[in-house]
Amino acid sequence: QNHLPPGPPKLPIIGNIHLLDKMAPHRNLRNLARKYGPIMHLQLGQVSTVVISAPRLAEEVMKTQDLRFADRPTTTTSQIFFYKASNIAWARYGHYWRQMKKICTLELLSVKKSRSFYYIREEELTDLLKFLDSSCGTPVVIRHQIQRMMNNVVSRATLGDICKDRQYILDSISTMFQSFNSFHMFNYYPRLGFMNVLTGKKAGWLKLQKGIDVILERLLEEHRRMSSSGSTQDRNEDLIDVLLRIQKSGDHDLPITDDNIKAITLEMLTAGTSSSSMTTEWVMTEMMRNPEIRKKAQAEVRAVVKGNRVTEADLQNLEYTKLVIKETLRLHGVPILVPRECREDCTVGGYHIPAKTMLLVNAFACATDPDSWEDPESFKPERFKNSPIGFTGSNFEFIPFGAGRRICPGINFGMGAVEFVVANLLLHYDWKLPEGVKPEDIDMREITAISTLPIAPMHVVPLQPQLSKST
Ligand code: HEM
Repeated sequence: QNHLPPGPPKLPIIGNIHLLDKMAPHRNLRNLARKYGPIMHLQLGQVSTVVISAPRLAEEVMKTQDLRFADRPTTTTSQIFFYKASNIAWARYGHYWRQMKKICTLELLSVKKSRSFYYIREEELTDLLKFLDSSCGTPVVIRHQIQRMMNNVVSRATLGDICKDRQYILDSISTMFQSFNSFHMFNYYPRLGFMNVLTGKKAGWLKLQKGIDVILERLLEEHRRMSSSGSTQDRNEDLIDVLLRIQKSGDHDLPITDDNIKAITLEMLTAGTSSSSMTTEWVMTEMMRNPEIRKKAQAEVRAVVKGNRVTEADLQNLEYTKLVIKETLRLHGVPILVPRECREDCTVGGYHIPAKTMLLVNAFACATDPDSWEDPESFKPERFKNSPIGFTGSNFEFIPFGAGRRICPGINFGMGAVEFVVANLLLHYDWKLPEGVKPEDIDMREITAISTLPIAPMHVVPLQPQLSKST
């Protein structure tokens, strides 16, 4: 066969853009796939796009033909914010991407390195517990506390403890995130770049980027100064120290520029924080909606942890709690993987895919595929008990970190942080919903910005365990 996959009828100029739901595109793409098939063609403005919605086809594009789909498309936002897409997630497939991914995997994200940052988690946890202790008995918006903790853990590992402008960068990143929705209209009109200018969007992005750049520039200078004065020895090496050390050594085939270092630094602060905090928030949301599951996980944590702090060794023994996190990732993980681009003409599922076609893998559709999962819409952590299905990209019905060459390099770091926060929240407090709110009242609708979040931040009441027993 030599034709494109089937898809909905296209309108002039916009093609199928009008069919994308901004709040939950993964759900409406899943609905479209039920009508047009697990491999479907959409025309998004000028961008010819193929959407994959079934595990066997996900395996074909991310394993069998992974190399052909290992590229990323060029987007306006990644060009502006990530120094001409020189971060890992948006870099084009090739030598530079491979080199930087390897450096970050070894120097920041390996199991050994993640462990060396354990002290940061401990310190940030102390702050979180202080806040929750003082709020016991009153409703709190747990989202803000989780975000704050994850932001601080990742930003301290990346920027070091010395950064005075950390909050400014984190706030700018949160504004920047709103531009990252891969369904942003202007990303689909590469040849209509002037639209960004006309609407003032581009000017806003450039201004924001300039503000971030000034601070990153200053951070590089501070790190260089400290390293030349020898004061780096008194503190733990952060990612900027590492990248500057590698830049100076000239050991790598491709020279690393200051812009490259800034792009990678910014990437760690974005990719590293949001998915971990969103996952943690969803775990808490599902546990508030399913009190029996929460009680079971809580009983496990309290039986395993002997002191009043969760240790690394404890985390290994939290079998049930890990099942709860896995099930959360199945239903609330990154729903549509970072877009890929086809590097050459090829055939998938019997259909012709021309070079430069954009590829979207609907991981949510795979994770709720009725042929792969029993009762796919229900939250049942037990389904993973004694199951060989893991999240490292070999089981295509469950790909919360992607798969193949473009798989997430932050699995250890991210999962370690999520498990640590969840276990501590269960250890230190009992939880209830505010007066009059029932578990079934929790609003499970989503908003999507790469990952998803509950549309309205949930309010929960932390309680000291002994007090809640007597009430
Ligand atoms: C629970 C936490 C996390 C989740 C659910 C998650 C999920 C993902 C997903 C789905 C992708 C896209 C993979 C693909 O396109 O096939 C990705 C890519 C990526 N993630 Fe994560 N991630 C998490 C934590 C982290 C952390 C902590 C870091 C770094 C500090 C990180 C850095 C990256 C990078 C650099 C990429 C791009 C990889 C590439 O294009 O080669 N992630 N992540």
